[in-house]
Amino acid sequence: MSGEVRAAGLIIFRRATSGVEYLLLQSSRKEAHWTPPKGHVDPGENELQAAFRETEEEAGLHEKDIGVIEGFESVLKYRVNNRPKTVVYWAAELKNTTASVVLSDEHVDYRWAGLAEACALAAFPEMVSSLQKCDTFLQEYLS
Ligand SMILES: Nc1ncnc2c1ncn2[C@@H]1O[C@H](COP(=O)(O)OP(=O)(O)OP(=O)(O)OP(=O)(O)OC[C@H]2O[C@@H](n3cnc4c(N)ncnc43)[C@H](O)[C@@H]2O)[C@@H](O)[C@H]1O
Repeated sequence: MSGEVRAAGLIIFRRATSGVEYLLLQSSRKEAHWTPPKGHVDPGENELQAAFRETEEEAGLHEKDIGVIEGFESVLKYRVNNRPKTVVYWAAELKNTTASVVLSDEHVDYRWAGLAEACALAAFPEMVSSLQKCDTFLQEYLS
């Protein structure tokens, strides 16, 4: 049996007047699904390094523009091409509010979305659950 695929990403949020907004990217693949920035862990790097690298590659946001929030981590498990895939997400705040999202050719669109819209876009139950848990955590953290 093939091994597990490891990936990592950041649930990036910003504070808006209407509340917390989450960054979601729409894949340029045929199914055009929406996820936070994330991607495969390369040989020699750890999950957090992969999450920062993928965020810069996919959204143009550098590590210095964002701050990982201690205390929140969410692990998703699903199957892709019949191989188990694990994606670990951390929550990270956009600190540099002048930084712009710049997409690579892996994505066709992005959205800063409140929780309800983010969950509707994310669609996959585990991703929805991660966003909801993150939002609950941030309500306490930001109060
Ligand atoms: N848009 C693009 N066009 C062309 N090449 C691209 C590409 N994006 C990445 N690549 C290439 O693919 C390789 C890996 O890219 P990476 O960028 O390193 O990895 P990834 O985001 O984890 O890839 P992917 O988009 O396939 O993952 P996801 O799990 O969301 O999706 C994999 C499958 O799982 C499904 N899925 C996603 N989230 C799920 C969930 N929570 N539950 C169940 N299924 C889910 C998706 O619908 C999809 O069918 C690289 O070679 C890269 O160049």
